[in-house]
Amino acid sequence: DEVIEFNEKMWEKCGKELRGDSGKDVNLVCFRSSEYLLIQKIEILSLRPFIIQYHNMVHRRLAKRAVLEAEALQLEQLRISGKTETPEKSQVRAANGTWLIHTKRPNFARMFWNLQANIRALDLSTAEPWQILSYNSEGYYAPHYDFLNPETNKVLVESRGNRIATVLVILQIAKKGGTTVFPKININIRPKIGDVVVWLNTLPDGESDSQTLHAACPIKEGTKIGATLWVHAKGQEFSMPCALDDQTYDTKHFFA
Ligand SMILES: O=C(O)CCC(=O)C(=O)O
Ligand SMILES: [Fe+2]
Repeated sequence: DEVIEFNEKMWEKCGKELRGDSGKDVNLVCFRSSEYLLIQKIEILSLRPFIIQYHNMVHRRLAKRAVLEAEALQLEQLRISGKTETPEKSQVRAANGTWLIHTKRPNFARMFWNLQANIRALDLSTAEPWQILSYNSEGYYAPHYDFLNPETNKVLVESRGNRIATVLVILQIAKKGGTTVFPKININIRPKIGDVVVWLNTLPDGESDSQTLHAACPIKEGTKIGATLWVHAKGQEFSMPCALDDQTYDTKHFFA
């Protein structure tokens, strides 16, 4: 959750629609889920780092119910920085948020189990609690990496491994702004309600992937609400083995 290299230039890509590899050398992939007989549209946005967007994975109605549940929780103002004095100028994050145990509330629990049933590549029980974030007008999440610094998070990283993957569920979208941008690899995603974006933060050797720098772009109008699961490395060895080249993961279980 480290923030680095913050500069205004990084926001320049927020206004654009940038789609990474998708539409170039990688095509949209569709498959029919055998469990629910739903057409699931899956979009690979980047191969290295691996970024995948599951369209409409969470039913709209469930997303709306989860929003109500989130609003009933006390969302404290999250400004984890301490780097600047005024909230307006926080270099890190101007959003309200809270942690929530995976299955503590019925709709978040339902969402958790749906995600687990659909994303076989990850054992979501290894994730930290839900991190619910609500961004009002002018809110944002400055460019950062999700992987932890092993020096400052020794106990967590040694026992559970680093944050190998991020699972971001979009529960509500801003009217304007609020895209998720990866400035180093020219990807700017404007997901819809119920979309789930997943990416891998670390390389197979456990090293952090510096290309995964990302941010929530400033909200121009409306409120964006997302819920994140930061999935830890220990427990993913069999569902997501390293590929034979040892440089990438075998990601087939993200599709079936
Ligand atoms: O809300 C977003 O678009 C990004 C959230 C994020 O970076 C995170 O939860 O780690
Ligand atoms: Fe993040």
